[in-house]
Amino acid sequence: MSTNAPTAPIQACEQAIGKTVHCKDMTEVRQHVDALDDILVPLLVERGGYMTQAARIKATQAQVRDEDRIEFIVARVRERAAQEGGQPDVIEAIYRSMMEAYIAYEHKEFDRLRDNTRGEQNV
Ligand SMILES: O=C(O)C(=O)C[C@]1(C(=O)O)C=C[C@@H](O)C=C1
Repeated sequence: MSTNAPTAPIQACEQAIGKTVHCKDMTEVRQHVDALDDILVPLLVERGGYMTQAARIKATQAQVRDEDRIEFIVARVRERAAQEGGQPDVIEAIYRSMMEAYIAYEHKEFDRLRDNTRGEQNV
């Protein structure tokens, strides 16, 4: 390693909270929020695709909700939020709400994938 290599400050710069820019008005705030939503929504759609995969792989509707996995994810994303300089409680609330929506979707996908009467494409 070079003797001039920077060390500690890099970690702080890479935190997500450090990427938030100072805004002069609400128009600017909302432009940034819209731009981030354009990144978030495709990722959420992609995540939703794995609910379809899970619905195909799981054997029963009772397996759709998995409390141990939910608590594992919550603990993990709380830790990630803290690492990024965010608010673990906010991220936990978002994730719990999001996972409830995905669980409802996974239940629907479970039924859809086993309903051969509609002629829809399965996955
Ligand atoms: O990991 C699973 O078993 C999933 O079906 C995915 C997922 C999630 O949203 O991440 C959804 C439902 C389960 O309760 C747990 C987690």
